[in-house]
Order: sequence, then structure tokens, then C-alpha cells
Amino acid sequence: MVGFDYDELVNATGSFSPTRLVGKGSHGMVYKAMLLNKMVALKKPLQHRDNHYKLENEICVLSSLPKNQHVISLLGTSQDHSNNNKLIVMEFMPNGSLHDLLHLAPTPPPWPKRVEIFIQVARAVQFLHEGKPTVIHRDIKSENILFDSDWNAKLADFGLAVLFDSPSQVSPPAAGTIGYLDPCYTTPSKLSTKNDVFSFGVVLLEIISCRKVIDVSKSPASIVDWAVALIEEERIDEICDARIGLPMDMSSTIRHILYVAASCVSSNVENRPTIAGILTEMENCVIERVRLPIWISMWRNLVRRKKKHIAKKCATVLEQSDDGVLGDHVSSGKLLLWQVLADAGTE
Ligand SMILES: Nc1ncnc2c1ncn2[C@@H]1O[C@H](COP(=O)(O)OP(=O)(O)OP(=O)(O)O)[C@@H](O)[C@H]1O
Repeated sequence: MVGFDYDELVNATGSFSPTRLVGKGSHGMVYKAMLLNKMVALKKPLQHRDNHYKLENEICVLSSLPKNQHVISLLGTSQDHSNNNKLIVMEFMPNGSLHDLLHLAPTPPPWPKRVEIFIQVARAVQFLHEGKPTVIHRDIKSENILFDSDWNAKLADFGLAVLFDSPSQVSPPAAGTIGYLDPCYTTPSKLSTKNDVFSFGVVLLEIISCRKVIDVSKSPASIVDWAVALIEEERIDEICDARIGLPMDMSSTIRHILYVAASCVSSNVENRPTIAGILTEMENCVIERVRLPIWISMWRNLVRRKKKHIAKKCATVLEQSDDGVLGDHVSSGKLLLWQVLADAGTE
């Protein structure tokens, strides 16, 4: 890991100028800066002792991870020798967060993009849960899913993450963000990968509905209570973001993903799937969807050929018929048939 010169970072951010500020969390401010001809993001903790611990923890977890395309990359750190303040230098994510995309962007994301995001975030979580040691993120939420320049999703903010070596290790106090936090995670001993699975399920519901995870103007206020009741009653359409129509060929995929989400947020921890199980389910239903257009096009070809065949037969009969006997009826019938033939040829 690179150790950056603190003064160089101060310079690169214009002394932490507000014009370079790209985000603010409850623990730190994030600035963009040009370093070695590359745009990077710098995280500076807010002045509170706990925030420095969180930053140290984030450095410790991120530096223990191998590179992954769906997890934010740590580029280095820096230390202000006058007060021991640390800074994190990480890759810059220019396209904002999933939270902004869902709740602030003028145009809602199309359904195939939403499915791509589910899978990319699931891959990030799988990488953490199946690594050695296992990492439990503890703060999976739409604000912590950021987009790179190609709109690939990456999981960020490892301030609360835990390196989970064995179930007997001393766990930190339960923590997370209200709305995403597993209600079963009430004591340190309840820490498990299933806490992340719960939060991931909430993110799935948020992506599909674009509803705020806690909306006090609605009843029920919690997205989980609202969506699970609708899923149980098979009222799937009412959950889907109404600003953008759900294409027919996507409806079974989204239905399937809603079932996955419902199992992730199950109040019985044992009933929740592992992230590997979730990923297999999601990838299977995407493969189904990709297969569908092949069947549709085969079916359409068959219909087109039949239409052409029937139209040609009718045309021959009409050619052979005596226009004089049937008069205008035949002429308009021919016209109609040529229209059918033309349609069959161009469809
Ligand atoms: N690498 C990055 N590139 C661009 N923007 C970023 C980057 N990292 C963070 N941000 C922006 O800064 C915001 C705050 O960052 P982050 O969530 O890491 O701070 P935090 O104080 O730990 O947050 P929390 O309140 O969740 O604890 C993010 O929501 C995002 O908008």
C-alpha cells in the first residue's frame, strides 16, 4: 500500500476545498483530487475519536482484501504528523451512488440495468463472505454502492466491516444503518454473514420499487413490511417502480428476484439463503430471460412462414378467379392479400 505525502494531498484537494467535496457521510468527508495524473478520492474523518477508529478499521479491512472488480480499491493512505489524522486514498467513482440513481436521477434506471446491479452487488458480497478470512460488511445500503466510469457497481465504505475469523472471536457491538439493519442482529454474538444477506435483500427491494427504505409518510413505513406483505399476496406489480413499465420478458425475472429478496429479509435467520445461493438463483433467472428471445424469434419465424404460405395460396386462388364476376370485392380482397404478403415479408 502506498504511503502518500500528507502535504501533497492537502495541495491536491486545494486544502480540502468545498469545490472538491464529492460526498459526506456521518463519519467522513470525501474529496476528489488529481494525483499522478489520475483522479482519486480522499476520505478524511470528521473530528471525532470514533471516526478515526472507523477509518483505521476501513484501512485494515480494505488492505487485507485482494483486488475485486466490484469492491472499491484502496490506493494508499496518508498521515498528518501534527495530529496523527489519517486519510484514505481510493479509486474515484465518478457516477455517484445507487441511492442517487434511484432517488434523485431525473430518469429511472431501465430494468436490465437494475438486474445487472443486483448481480454485481451480489458478486461483491460473495467475494467478501467467501474470502479468507470472511468479511462481514455490516453497512450494505444504496449510499455505499458507487458507480465507476462504465457504470459498474462497486461496494464501498468499509468503516463498519469485520474480519470474521471464527465464530468464537470477540465481536464488536452491533451496528449498521436503520432501515437496512437486520432486526435479529441485536447483540454482538448475533454477528453473521446473514446480517449482510438481510441488508442485501433490502437493497433488492429498494432497486425494484425505488421506495425509500423508511418512509414515515407511508404505512407501513418500512420497505420490508410493505413489500413482504405484497409478495405474499402475489401483488408483484404494485411493488415495481411505476415510473417505468416492466417489459413482458422481464416480469418473471423480477418476480423471481422479489422472491429471493423476501427470503433474504426473512425474520427467521435460518431461512435466509447464503450469498452463493442468491447468486445462483439470480444468474439462473437471467439466463432464462436471455433464452426467451431465441424462442420468441423462432416462434415468430414460424408464424411469419405460415402467414406467407396462406397468403400466397389465397393470392393464387384470387388470380385465377374472374374479376368480372366478383367485381370490386375481388380487387379489394387482392389488395388486402398483397398487404398481408408485404407484412409477412417485412415483419
Ligand atoms: N471512492 C469514491 N468516489 C467518489 N465518491 C465517493 C467515494 N467514496 C465515497 N464517496 C461519496 O462520499 C459519500 C460518503 O462516503 P462514505 O459512505 O464512505 O462515508 P461515511 O462517513 O463512512 O458514510 P456513513 O455515513 O455511511 O458511515 C458516499 O455516499 C459517496 O457519495
